[in-house]
Amino acid sequence: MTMTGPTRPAQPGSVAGSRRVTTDTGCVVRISGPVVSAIDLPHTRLFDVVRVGVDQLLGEVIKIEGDVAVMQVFEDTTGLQVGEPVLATGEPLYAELGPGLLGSILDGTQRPLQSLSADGDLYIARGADPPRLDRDVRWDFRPAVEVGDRVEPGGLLGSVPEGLAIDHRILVPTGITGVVTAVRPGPATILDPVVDIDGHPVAMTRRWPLRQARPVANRLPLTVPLITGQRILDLLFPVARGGSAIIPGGFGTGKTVLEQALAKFSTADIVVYVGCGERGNELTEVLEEFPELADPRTGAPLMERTVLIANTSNMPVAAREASIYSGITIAEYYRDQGYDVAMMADSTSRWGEALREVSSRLEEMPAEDGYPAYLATRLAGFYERAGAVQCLGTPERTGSVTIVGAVSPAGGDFSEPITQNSLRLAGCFWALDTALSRQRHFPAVNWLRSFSQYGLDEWFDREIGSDWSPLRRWAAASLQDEGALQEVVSLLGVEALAAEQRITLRIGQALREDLLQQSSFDDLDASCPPQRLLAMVRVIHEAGAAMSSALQRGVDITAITAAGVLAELGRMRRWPADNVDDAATRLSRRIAEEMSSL
Ligand SMILES: Nc1ncnc2c1ncn2[C@@H]1O[C@H](COP(=O)(O)OP(=O)(O)OP(=O)(O)O)[C@@H](O)[C@H]1O
Repeated sequence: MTMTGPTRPAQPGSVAGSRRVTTDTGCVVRISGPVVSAIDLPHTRLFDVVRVGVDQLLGEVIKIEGDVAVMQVFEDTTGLQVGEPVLATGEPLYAELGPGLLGSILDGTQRPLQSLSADGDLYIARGADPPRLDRDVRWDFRPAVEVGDRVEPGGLLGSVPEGLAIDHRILVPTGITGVVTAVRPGPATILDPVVDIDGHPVAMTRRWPLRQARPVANRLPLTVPLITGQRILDLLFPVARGGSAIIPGGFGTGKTVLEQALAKFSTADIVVYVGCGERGNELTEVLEEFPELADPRTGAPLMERTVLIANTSNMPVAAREASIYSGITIAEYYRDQGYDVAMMADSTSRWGEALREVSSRLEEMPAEDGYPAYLATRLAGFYERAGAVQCLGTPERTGSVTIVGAVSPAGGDFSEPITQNSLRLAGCFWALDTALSRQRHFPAVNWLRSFSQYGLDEWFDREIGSDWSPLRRWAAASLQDEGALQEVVSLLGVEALAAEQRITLRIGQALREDLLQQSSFDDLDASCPPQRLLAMVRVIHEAGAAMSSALQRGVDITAITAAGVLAELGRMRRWPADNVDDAATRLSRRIAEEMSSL
């Protein structure tokens, strides 16, 4: 076996980065909330993990100044005293990856959260260091290699069924190339060796440093959409598989509801949901609701394709900082197996606030709004881990990680640093609007301020219907025109408009109310497949054409816009799923007939 990494992995299947055993035991000299300083740690490097105090709280070195190591502690430091010991581990913060991740509920540093109290708080004992993955479960290993096969990093060794719908693929660890010398099919725990490569045992679990992106063969262009099931997003502002989107919105505008709708209904194979600094009760809703829901595509329980990372507002702030790296590392791990993964982060503002708090305790020079000067670099480091890729190794496969980050700017002010910096990085901007949410127009995505940079028309025209892109452009232009006309109406009244403009106004109303509005709490309408969406747009478009031709025949505009049949547009969302095209044809015909009878 040839090792291309710097040193041999110390544990079967472990990967990436050298492991040093240090015997350093330092001593706490200063405590400032989650930031602790210690001396006597001469061999410690930046980002090494430490265990702090007699309770062995988990921490990470974030600054070294002379002989003082400064660390952020991921647990509550209440009661910690100067003089307590600090144990250096000589390792960075790792994610433990392997079968058993799906369906799990983890804290920001990937510790499984066991209990959920009645008031919605999630607890884990201080200093607890439970195994990240269950060591007792036996998984049915099905080999994909035989003795004598030559294997390279990322190559498929075999798989285990994880839940009903996911085949968890076990890949050759990074840094290992060689010939298979033993294969052990059948039940195995994650630590049992399942394959030997050049005589060295390889188990199913892998370790990977959280803050380091996992390697890929190639990055691919983003040409396939992640269908969200939300009409406004799929039609007007689609996100690509492997792309990124941000959802900025003021208090109560619907960020969490939208993130959760995407987690439930988007066409991702795997969802990693990071609840970062949000209220405990919001996460409790997720924890209670997800296990009850079925995946709309496979029928299997939704939790079986979901990993939840919970770091609520009452949990230590530094763990919040780590939580999005835990999330993205797990997302990349499933991407490497050839899956399309969606990662939701709610909210990145709370993550930024954690950075700000730690930075201020480090007494760093504050930049804009008190955030550290490296805020933009950190955000970029996160969003850059989104992508569609050709995975390493054989057989050839592609995978993707799509990131959707909620942003909660104070007072809904989009000019603040987190929104502005995220805006530069994300390909989609789904701006939530306080005025729309006050009118109970949900999702409260503002169609005039939002955008998508992904060119996905070709895919929609090919896969859904060749009239998709012309109709999308027509709908966007109609909404824009209606917005401008609304301003005239608010000043001069509807009578000031020409008859043709009043048709534009009525069509704009249909687009807003009958198409873009979509309640997440309506079982029939919470998710809308693109075929139904296209049929709905077609009908509204044809209604506009029928109204214009009635006007040309000399029919009075008031009679046209007041035609009773137009109320039927509001019932399109209730069309039976198996009969959408027939329902659309019938409604278009009825509208045309009623318009010609005027
Ligand atoms: N798509 C939707 N369909 C129906 N109702 C919605 C939708 N989105 C939001 N709402 C309503 O708005 C309320 C607030 O939504 P949500 O909690 O997601 O807001 P938020 O932006 O995450 O709030 P916060 O700033 O407090 O985190 C919900 O409880 C719900 O009543």
